[in-house]
Amino acid sequence: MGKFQIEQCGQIEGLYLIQPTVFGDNRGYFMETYNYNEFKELGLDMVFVQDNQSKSTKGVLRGMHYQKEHTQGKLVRVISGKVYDVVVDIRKDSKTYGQWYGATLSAEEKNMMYVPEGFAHGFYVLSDTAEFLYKCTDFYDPSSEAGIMWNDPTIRIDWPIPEGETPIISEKDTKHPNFSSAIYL
Ligand SMILES: Cc1cn([C@H]2C[C@H](O)[C@@H](COP(=O)(O)OP(=O)(O)O[C@H]3O[C@@H](C)C(=O)[C@@H](O)[C@H]3O)O2)c(=O)[nH]c1=O
Repeated sequence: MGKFQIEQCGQIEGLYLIQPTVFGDNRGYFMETYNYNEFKELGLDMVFVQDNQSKSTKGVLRGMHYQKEHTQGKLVRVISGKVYDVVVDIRKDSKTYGQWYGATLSAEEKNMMYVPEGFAHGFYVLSDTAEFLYKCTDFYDPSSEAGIMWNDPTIRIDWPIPEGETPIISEKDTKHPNFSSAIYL
């Protein structure tokens, strides 16, 4: 019995929710959050070369990001707070091309998502603050940074944004093209 339970997200091939085994005792808890061999056994044979961490306040939306070259697979999780994590399948030859998938990730649940290469990724912060941690299979490459608008009219992501509120986004994230003119992977 491995230390990670994985479940494919809907029909989307290669996209997984991962639940680590948590060992609790009178001191607190311990868990492995990544293990090369265990992941390989589960069919997730990848090498991570960069770890990222960000902190955001409630109502922040970061996304929908991808790199045109040096595409990144990402193992994402939340170490404080709660977010709604979203991906869009932009793999040209995928059966689920153009479809989005969302899941709530939280520090309390300790759940993670593995987002393979070929997806645009973003998240919306549900808690007062959220710290987001992720491992990437390729390096950050500013020259191939790309994105799709978070509220793209074709993809129609159902973000859990309260009625009448507008998410807090970076200037860069106001300027992404729509899905119809994005560069697909
Ligand atoms: C992503 C990234 C940014 N930076 C720098 C560039 C910039 O000055 C500052 C903030 O960058 P951004 O505004 O792009 O950060 P952010 O909007 O948090 O970008 C991230 O969003 C999530 C949803 C993802 O999926 C990530 O891959 C990444 O695109 O950090 C790096 O040095 N290395 C990196 O890997």
